[in-house]
Amino acid sequence: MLELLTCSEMAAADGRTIAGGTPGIVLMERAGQAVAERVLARASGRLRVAVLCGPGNNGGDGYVVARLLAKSGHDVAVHALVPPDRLRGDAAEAARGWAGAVLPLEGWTADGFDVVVDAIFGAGLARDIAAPVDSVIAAVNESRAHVVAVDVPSGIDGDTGAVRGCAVEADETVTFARRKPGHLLLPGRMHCGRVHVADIGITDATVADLGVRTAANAPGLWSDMLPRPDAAGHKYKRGHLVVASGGPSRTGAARLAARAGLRAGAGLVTVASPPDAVAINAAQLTAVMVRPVDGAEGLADILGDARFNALVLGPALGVGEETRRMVEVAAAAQRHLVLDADALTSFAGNLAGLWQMVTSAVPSGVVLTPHEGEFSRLFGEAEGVAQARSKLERARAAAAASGAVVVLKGPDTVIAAPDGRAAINENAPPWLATAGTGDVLAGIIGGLMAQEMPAFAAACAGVWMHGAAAAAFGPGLIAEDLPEMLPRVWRELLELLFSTGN
Ligand SMILES: NC(=O)C1=CN([C@@H]2O[C@H](COP(=O)(O)OP(=O)(O)OC[C@H]3O[C@@H](n4cnc5c(N)ncnc54)[C@H](O)[C@@H]3O)[C@@H](O)[C@H]2O)[C@H](O)CC1
Ligand SMILES: [K+]
Repeated sequence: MLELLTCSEMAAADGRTIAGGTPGIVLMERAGQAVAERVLARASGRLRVAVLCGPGNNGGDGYVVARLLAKSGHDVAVHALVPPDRLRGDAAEAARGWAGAVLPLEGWTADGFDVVVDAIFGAGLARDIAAPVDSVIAAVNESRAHVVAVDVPSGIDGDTGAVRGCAVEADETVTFARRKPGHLLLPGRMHCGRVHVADIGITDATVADLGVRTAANAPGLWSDMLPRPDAAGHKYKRGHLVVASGGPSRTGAARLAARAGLRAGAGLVTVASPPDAVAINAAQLTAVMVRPVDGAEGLADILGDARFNALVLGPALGVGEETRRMVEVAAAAQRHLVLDADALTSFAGNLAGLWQMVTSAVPSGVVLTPHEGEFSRLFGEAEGVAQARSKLERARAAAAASGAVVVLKGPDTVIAAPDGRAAINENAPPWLATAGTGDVLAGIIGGLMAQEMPAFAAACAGVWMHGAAAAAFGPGLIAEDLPEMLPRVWRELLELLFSTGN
């Protein structure tokens, strides 16, 4: 159930189900039933319900809801953007099932309604909301009624999560078969309230046949690829992560990443430190080792030892030629590579140069972990990125353009692989946005890759563990708290693994 369906994929799933013998009106009936059940679940006593219907099938769902709630004895008013005789197909049939009056949507006010069912626009939203719908949406949002959105809150683009002019702020959203990217991407996620996914008869096989490449990021997506602590295993079997440190005044970032890598399960972790920062690093590290490594030259020397199988380059490393050369050395050595912060900015405007590195490293896997600013500096001109309609598509285009796994960070981090797979993360609490947490994420991903977890899976798992660690700690979190929460996240994951037996 982790797959996410775009509006067009949903329509295709609809079409195949209908072609398979389930009439569209049955799908609409089931959709309306699912929404009505949500309203009834919270009903105590007779409710005054306003059902706001649009001109398409979203509105059609609304007419089914109105009929079912009226049949259950509630006081239902239907307000429609177009008169029922302007409806077509299944929506027209659903409207015929509504015996009550149909009042105009224009001029609707929320006075006295307990519940508003938003059935104005769903997957067919095609342009910005205009009058008179905009003032109706304002009235819904100002009301004290409990708002239940059908499929997608009206005004939210189901594929991108964008607000098209204005949008309903729902308390609950009932969608069908699978969630859409717009239910997870911001700001759409903030408009949905609690999202319920109703089964309306679209089978898993139908969804699988669509070849869907987008998913919600959750353990079910990658838990079978998580490194397992095995009794016979010894630390050398769990890889050796190298994290390059910045100079004497900028060593903390590397230590955050290094500690995170160790807590993520890497057998050994070494901070490759400029000679003049070794003392500082050594004074602050215990289980993490420190080695004097002088720039790209020094890195090439230590990478002669194949046991160093994964690297994190970038946190406070410094922007410029030396960092670019360190990336080049690590890529040529074909080690698992996480490029963050300064390693990304060092390639700003030189995507071709980065592509060179990545393709020479690609068998071992490269993960880039930009935040929005680093992303636009690196990928602003990349093919397909400027035209992308959503954060999901921007990350996908960047992964294709760079040949690397791209983690486009934010409250709705998107992880995209060069082969088109993508996942949207939704467990990051707002307090995760604090200095140094990006260094920790790079370390977690590096630590998982040191244990030979494939790049895309390691990036998804790392992002999820990072959010879970922050959620477990709570507000007031600072970056150094994060690695210390990972053992608890591991316990949670291992319990999940053993409970689901995979
Ligand atoms: N399997 C399923 O998911 C099912 C989904 N159902 C519902 O069908 C809608 C999609 O219906 P559709 O007719 O394609 O589009 P909408 O009802 O969302 O839009 C109606 C119509 O509105 C016009 N329009 C678009 N944008 C605007 C605008 N800004 N202002 C004015 N008018 C606009 C445009 O012509 C659209 O066609 C889906 O969300 C589900 O709720 C099925 O009922 C059950 C199965
Ligand atoms: K809606």
